[in-house]
Amino acid sequence: MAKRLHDEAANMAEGVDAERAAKKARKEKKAKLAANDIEDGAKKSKKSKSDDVETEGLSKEERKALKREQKEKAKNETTTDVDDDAAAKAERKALKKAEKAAKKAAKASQETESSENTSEAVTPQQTNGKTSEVSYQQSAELTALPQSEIDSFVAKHHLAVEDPQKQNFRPMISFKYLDVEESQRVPFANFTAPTPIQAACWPYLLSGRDVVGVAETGSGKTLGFGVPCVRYIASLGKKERAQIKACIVSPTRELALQIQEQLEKIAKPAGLKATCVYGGVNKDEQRATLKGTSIVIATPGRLNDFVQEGSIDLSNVDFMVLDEADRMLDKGFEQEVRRIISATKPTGRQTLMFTATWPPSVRNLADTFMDKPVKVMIGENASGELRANTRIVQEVEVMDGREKQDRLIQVLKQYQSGKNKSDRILVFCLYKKEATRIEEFIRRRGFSVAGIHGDLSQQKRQESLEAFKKGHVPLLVATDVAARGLDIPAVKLVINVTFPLTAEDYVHRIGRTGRAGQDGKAITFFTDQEKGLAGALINVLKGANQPVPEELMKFGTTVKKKGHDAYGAFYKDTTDMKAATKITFD
Ligand SMILES: Nc1ncnc2c1ncn2[C@@H]1O[C@H](COP(=O)(O)OP(=O)(O)OP(=O)(O)O)[C@@H](O)[C@H]1O
Repeated sequence: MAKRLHDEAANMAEGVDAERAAKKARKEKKAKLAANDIEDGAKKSKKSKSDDVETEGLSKEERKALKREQKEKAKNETTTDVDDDAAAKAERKALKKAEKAAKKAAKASQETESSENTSEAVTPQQTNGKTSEVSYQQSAELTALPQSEIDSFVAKHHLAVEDPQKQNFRPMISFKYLDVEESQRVPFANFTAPTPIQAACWPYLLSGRDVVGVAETGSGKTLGFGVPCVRYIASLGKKERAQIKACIVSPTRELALQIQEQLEKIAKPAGLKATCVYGGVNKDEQRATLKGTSIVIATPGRLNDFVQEGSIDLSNVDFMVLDEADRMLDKGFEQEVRRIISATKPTGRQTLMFTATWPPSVRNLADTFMDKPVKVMIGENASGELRANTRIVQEVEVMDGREKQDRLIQVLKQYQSGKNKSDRILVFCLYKKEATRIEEFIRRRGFSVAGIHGDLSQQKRQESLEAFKKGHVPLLVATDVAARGLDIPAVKLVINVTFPLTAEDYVHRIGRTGRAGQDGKAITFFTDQEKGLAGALINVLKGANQPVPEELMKFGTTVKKKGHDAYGAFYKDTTDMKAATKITFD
């Protein structure tokens, strides 16, 4: 304890010293800049005197007085500018110094405290034994904000944090509280503030904690895990950075490529290589891209192939992300994911799971891969009820299956006419053959259309997606390979020709519109073939304040919850659950 007090006193003294030094520097800089600018100002005043003021005919005394007056004026003008500029600069410098001192002080006190087993703040080294020098210290400026400001952010965005360690970090409500290299801020240039999920997760992720992050579709989850990932690896030594330190797993190839594209924007300037590994393309070529990579983004099958043949070594991975986590833990992927995770470090690994839908059936399984995870939920569903993005207008049309095609053409004509001719529309089908048929049908009716599904070659899939993204083809017919994660900002409308197999997939499909704070629309054809899912759909509609058609209610309101072999299933009726309020996306 005595040591702790001594250290605290020393650290405080260090803080005071830093402030003094900053003050001195501020004074000196101000004086220097002022002097320079006075000189410039005097020169300017001389010039302006000869240019603007007529001095002929004045007495010697009058000329002297004028000269004095002008010199004084010039001095005042220039010092005001310099004062502002220099003061701002010096203030920034002092703030940085004070923050540095505070950080140092906190780190020292943390070390002392942890040796006494009373630590409150946790660093990655302490939680996970990771080798990074990075630790998270809430910025002094963020700490100084009034509690009311934090409370109103939490209330406005319906932010719920469940932390067994009760670290109580404040959400990073502005980018200025994020301590990363300037080069890692590139993607923020067009954003005003971190999204709620970013604001809430970053402090925990930067401090090395395992996190489950649940937030609506299109709410910036990729950078939510991407920024801490890159910041962590960038902090490592050269030798370590040449190993695979981070592994991000995604359910589809296109999503894996998209994540790579997003991460490269921050990884490349930090000198880090992010490589994408996915099926359907030549293995040799892909293998060749792995050299020197520190971040692997992958689909599970190809990743396991490479791990098994020894081309990829995951034993150094200490940053493991499951994007679309509920899908990755679903029966289809569970075994593959188990193999991947068991090839990473058994201890000292930071595990992250991000998704927009978090069904109870996967929650227990998720916990088995994580160590005291912090659960961050954004939206008015702290319990993790299935919720759609509330900015999407959802319309459900109950019909006979034979009416679908005609109705589809009507809708397309309505939404792709006049000034909306090139609006992008995504049409979802359930089966690959159905997607092929619908694509051909639409084309025959004169629309420009592309397709994406599992029967097409990877090259064709990528071509279709690119053409749609760039707007060369305004219509894309897809199966659920395009349901999750794909970020195509200009999708105006999603049409579900056939309802998906689960209500979660429905939420993800319609989430391809209304992204990053935009509005969106979804039209869903519903037939009695899918009546088993009516209850779940009704809940999603109600939860997002959307109208529920009478004909849909007729199918009944029983909800069959998804089950998991090991973790069970249960049934529940639709509730008159509280409708969601709109989440603001600054
Ligand atoms: N702070 C921010 N402010 C504004 N836009 C942002 C911000 N962060 C990310 N975005 C943008 O929001 C869009 C959606 O982000 P992202 O694809 O990460 O969403 P997501 O939450 O992963 O969605 P999904 O659940 O569908 O996978 C992207 O275009 C991204 O560039």
